[in-house]
Amino acid sequence: MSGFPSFGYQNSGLCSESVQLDFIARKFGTPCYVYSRAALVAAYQEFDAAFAGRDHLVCYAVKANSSLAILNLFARLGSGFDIVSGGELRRVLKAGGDPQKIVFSGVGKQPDEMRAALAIDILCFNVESEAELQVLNQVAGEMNKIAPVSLRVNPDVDAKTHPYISTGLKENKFGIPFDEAESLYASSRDFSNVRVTGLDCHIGSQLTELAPFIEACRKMLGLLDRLQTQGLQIDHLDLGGGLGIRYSAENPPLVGQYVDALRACVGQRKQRILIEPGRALVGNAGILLTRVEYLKHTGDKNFAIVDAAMNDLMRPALYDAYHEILPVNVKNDGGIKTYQVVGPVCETGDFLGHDRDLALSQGDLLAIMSVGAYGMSMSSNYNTRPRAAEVMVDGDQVHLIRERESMEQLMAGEKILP
Ligand SMILES: Cc1ncc(COP(=O)(O)O)c(C=O)c1O
Ligand SMILES: N[C@@H](CCCC[NH3+])C(=O)O
Repeated sequence: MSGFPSFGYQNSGLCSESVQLDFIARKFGTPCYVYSRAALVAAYQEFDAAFAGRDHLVCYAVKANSSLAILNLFARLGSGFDIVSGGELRRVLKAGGDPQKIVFSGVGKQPDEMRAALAIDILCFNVESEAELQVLNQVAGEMNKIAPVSLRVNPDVDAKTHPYISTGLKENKFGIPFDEAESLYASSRDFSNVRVTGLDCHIGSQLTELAPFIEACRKMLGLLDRLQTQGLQIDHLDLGGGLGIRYSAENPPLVGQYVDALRACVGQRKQRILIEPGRALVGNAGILLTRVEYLKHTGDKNFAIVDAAMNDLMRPALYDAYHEILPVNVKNDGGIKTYQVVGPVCETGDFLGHDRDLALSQGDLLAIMSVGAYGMSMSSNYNTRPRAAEVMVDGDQVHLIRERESMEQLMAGEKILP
């Protein structure tokens, strides 16, 4: 169970820390996201400790899971935050995040979002185009502010991950082309309301090898050295997020190996190192608890129709992503069949797992593993399905951190014409 810290069987019942998932399902209903506080804390502390003795800031990528309780937990541990919208900014502030530890990424920042971030003096804007730099300069000027800026450079490195989540190739929409970065840094001096403070890249997500990180880092350091020769003062180097996790058989680098490799690559340079991990902090700290509604046999297929669906967890439908599916209560009386585990949504692509060997009866509980990242944060109301409840386990305690959405909330704001 090493891929799932803080989830394991006790007396044939799957637990989060010391709480039986069966108990959580009875108390809070299904589908329900369950997070382990201990796993979240351990993951953050592993990153932080690996940087010991080196000026650094871990900026949690809020998009991975933006639940307030999780943001608050990381804020209390001293984390910074990588945000991509005014909405994420509001969440981080509400959760008690420190504005001076916020970096603002994203290709399409709007003037209102820039204003909100400038008003609270965030650490840095990761600017992704010349056009954005111009707008930021203008907005900051109107507010009599100087915007701290990093240019997000696209180093043209193959992250060797799913094409939908690869961001550091020159054909991707992200960042400033590597060979244009120097001249844009030089011309940033002509913008009176921005001040260059850093250099940034992010090459993709769910990377399972170190080599692309190192290749990107080396390219960024070459650029950093050239910029310094030209007299630009660069205070920090933001190397983005992207460290992968184990979903099944992957063997991603350990956090310590990843951080050591970055530290070795950056060497004695004085710049503060920033990183923006999302998945590696929360991915294996969460599971989705779901109940089997019906078993159905058609042709040569066995279907287990469960009460969670693609609207709750989009990753299988969107990327054909694999998530382990475990029985909450293990049965030893045989009856194992190969199931297609599917949701109730009216799409053939609404599946949570293909060809899973399980012994199932109607009403059984299943745990979909490794869904702490890009699970709840990518959920939707498709088929007018209320979003799942979320709970956090802390030792032998369970806390509801988000109520199941109500029908009233779901339709709030809608109008029927007279
Ligand atoms: C700019 C930026 N930073 C950080 C992340 C976090 O990535 P991950 O969850 O793979 O660590 C992402 C998402 O890929 C991103 O787009
Ligand atoms: N949503 C993706 C990750 C995207 C990262 C965003 N830059 C996933 O579920 O794997």
